[in-house]
Amino acid sequence: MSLVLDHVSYSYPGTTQGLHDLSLDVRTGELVAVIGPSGSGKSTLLKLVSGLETGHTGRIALDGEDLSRTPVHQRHIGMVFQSYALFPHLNVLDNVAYGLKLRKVPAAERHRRAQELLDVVGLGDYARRAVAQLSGGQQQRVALARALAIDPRALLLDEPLSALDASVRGHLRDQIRAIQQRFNATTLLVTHDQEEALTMADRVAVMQDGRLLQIATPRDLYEHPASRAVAQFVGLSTLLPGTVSASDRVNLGFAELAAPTGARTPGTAVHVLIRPEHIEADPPVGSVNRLAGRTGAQRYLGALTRYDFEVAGAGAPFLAESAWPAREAIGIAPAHVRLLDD
Ligand SMILES: Nc1ncnc2c1ncn2[C@@H]1O[C@H](COP(=O)(O)OP(=O)(O)OP(=O)(O)O)[C@@H](O)[C@H]1O
Repeated sequence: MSLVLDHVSYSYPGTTQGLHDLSLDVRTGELVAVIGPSGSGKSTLLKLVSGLETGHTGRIALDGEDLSRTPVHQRHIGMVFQSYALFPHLNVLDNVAYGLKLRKVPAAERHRRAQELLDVVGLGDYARRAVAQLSGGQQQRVALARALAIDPRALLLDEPLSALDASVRGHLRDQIRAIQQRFNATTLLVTHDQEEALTMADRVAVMQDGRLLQIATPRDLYEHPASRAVAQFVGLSTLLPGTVSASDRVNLGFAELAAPTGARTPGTAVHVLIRPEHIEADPPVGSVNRLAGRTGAQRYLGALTRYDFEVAGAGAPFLAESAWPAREAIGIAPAHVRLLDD
């Protein structure tokens, strides 16, 4: 089942807030994570796909079928929210079987199916428990089993892990991803945790102000952000204004760096993006893109130290990561100096 949004716009009544001309496709079995600052429209996107919010322009279609006129319960979409939203008066098995009951599946059949899904999420022995007796992580697995029980055409996950402890989150992240792949479920995952997005998704969509800024594989997004906004939102970086001074040269005012300038002509205003792990500590004197200065604030992270490196005239420090902080200079290989057009 592929999910396609084609030029979808939506405004909350009496406001200009919502989604603006958003086009996005999620291929069969693909997991697309949606990230973006608070208020960028991530939840609105899910609400429109699920049918909880209606009245958009443009087209939302599942396997070619326009959903505009299909009410929520007929869309056949599985949903998992941040708050577990399980029914407290039903036991675990009946929670999972709930959607099947609504669809008039006979009791024996729906309980068999619910038990099967509880086995999949590793809670086969908890079928008769009350949901209040489960941990947060277990409740979220029940919610996932419930969403999958209806054999959904698509799966919508809205911050499914954000209420959980970091230790549970990491494990559940892997488990959800494995189950999603096993079911070949076409999935939209909304999260504000970029690590979650990068580790779980086939592709990541970055939103801002109700618009889609970029959609790309995690690696492409991190290594080739299309704009400054995306670069700032995904991962850590140093971003500096500069001007192309010659072919494969960029002038930062306080220094000139060798960098792939592509087809840009001299005089083009750009921003230079450098990721912390691409900054080398104390390269040999005379090496390309060597900048002398001093290390400022340091944060010890165990395997790595993240540190600020101050270069005279730079305005802001370079953010670097390496086993040891630089003593007197940093270096950046030209290929790791990325230019972003202003
Ligand atoms: N019911 C509503 N009525 C009016 N405006 C709304 C309503 N719900 C959301 N908005 C506005 O629409 C915009 C998008 O909100 P949305 O909840 O989709 O953002 P989000 O990216 O999910 O944010 P967060 O990460 O904080 O959950 C925001 O400006 C928000 O204030």
